[in-house]
Amino acid sequence: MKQVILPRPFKSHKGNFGRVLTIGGNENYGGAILMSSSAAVHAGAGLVSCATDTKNLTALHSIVPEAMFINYQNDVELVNAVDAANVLVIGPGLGTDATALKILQKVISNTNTKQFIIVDGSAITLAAQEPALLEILATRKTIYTPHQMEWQRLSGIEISKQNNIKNALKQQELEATVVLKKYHTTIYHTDGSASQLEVGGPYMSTGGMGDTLTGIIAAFLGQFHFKNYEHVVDAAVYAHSALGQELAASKYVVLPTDIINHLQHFMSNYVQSTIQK
Ligand SMILES: NC(=O)C1=CN([C@@H]2O[C@H](COP(=O)(O)OP(=O)(O)OC[C@H]3O[C@@H](n4cnc5c(N)ncnc54)[C@H](OP(=O)(O)O)[C@@H]3O)[C@@H](O)[C@H]2O)[C@@H](O)CC1
Ligand SMILES: Nc1ncnc2c1ncn2[C@@H]1O[C@H](COP(=O)(O)OP(=O)(O)O)[C@@H](O)[C@H]1O
Ligand SMILES: [Mg+2]
Repeated sequence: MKQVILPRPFKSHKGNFGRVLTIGGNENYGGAILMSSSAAVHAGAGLVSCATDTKNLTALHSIVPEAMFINYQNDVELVNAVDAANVLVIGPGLGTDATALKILQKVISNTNTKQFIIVDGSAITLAAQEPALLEILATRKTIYTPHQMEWQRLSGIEISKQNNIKNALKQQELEATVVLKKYHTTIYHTDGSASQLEVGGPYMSTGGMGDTLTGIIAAFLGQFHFKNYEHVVDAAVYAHSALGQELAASKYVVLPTDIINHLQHFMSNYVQSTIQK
């Protein structure tokens, strides 16, 4: 992470730090996409747009006024927003009904190979049943972020049988990065290597914690440009849990919004401590 979170160049503007589009949040799960969008803003994404249900418009503008709103049921608005983005997050709170599937298909079929696509939550559950979508995603810079049940749906490997060898085999078939979230999350990279997280703990087991992670990954990919983008994914996953662990020193549970509210300080401290060394 030390090598990834860098001081910002003076000659820069918001367009240099990522155009992130978050897609999800149905009538019932608006919070999920709001947390993803807010995490992206607080982790430094230059521009964030949120494609969601119209019911979430007021909440979005009051909780994260930095983000722009897109009506995800308006095909023209949605496709234009996908076109303009360089990092996409799809899935937090999207739901798994026919509307959600239609939005997922519309988004994935309009992506290009330059974009990063973070596929989470409901989008993983839906894509697991749609070979045509998995095929497109295999040609993109895709990062799946499943919890163990979502990974069971996507990989066909039962939770009790999930291990590094089986997981890596399936991940290689998907031709994508897989962040398998659990106590000590494992990240399977496209080159066949894997990294194991050694920070974070059960004080992070609150609904919305994974939704928040998607926004951090998106912001990191949008602003930190490395040849091997999977180092950036590793750093984002590490930052999320390292910050959780730091906050847990004085909190019994760490909420997704606690993580969001401390991201700016955490990243600043990291840059300061790296510069001083
Ligand atoms: N505020 C909001 O708007 C929020 C909205 N959200 C949105 O909701 C949508 C559905 O996502 P989801 O994760 O809640 O449901 P689903 O995919 O059915 O998985 C749950 C099932 O899997 C099982 N399970 C086994 N192992 C597991 C593990 N390691 N981690 C987790 N679960 C595990 C688990 O077993 P059990 O709990 O019964 O033991 C249960 O049977 C998605 O779009 C998400 O973004 C949420 O983020 C919450 C905040
Ligand atoms: N016991 C735990 N130890 C470490 N991290 C945890 C633990 N429980 C949950 N987390 C973290 O919280 C997040 C949960 O993700 P997810 O289940 O997708 O949440 P949600 O969909 O509710 O946002 C993951 O980043 C996971 O690593
Ligand atoms: Mg989740």
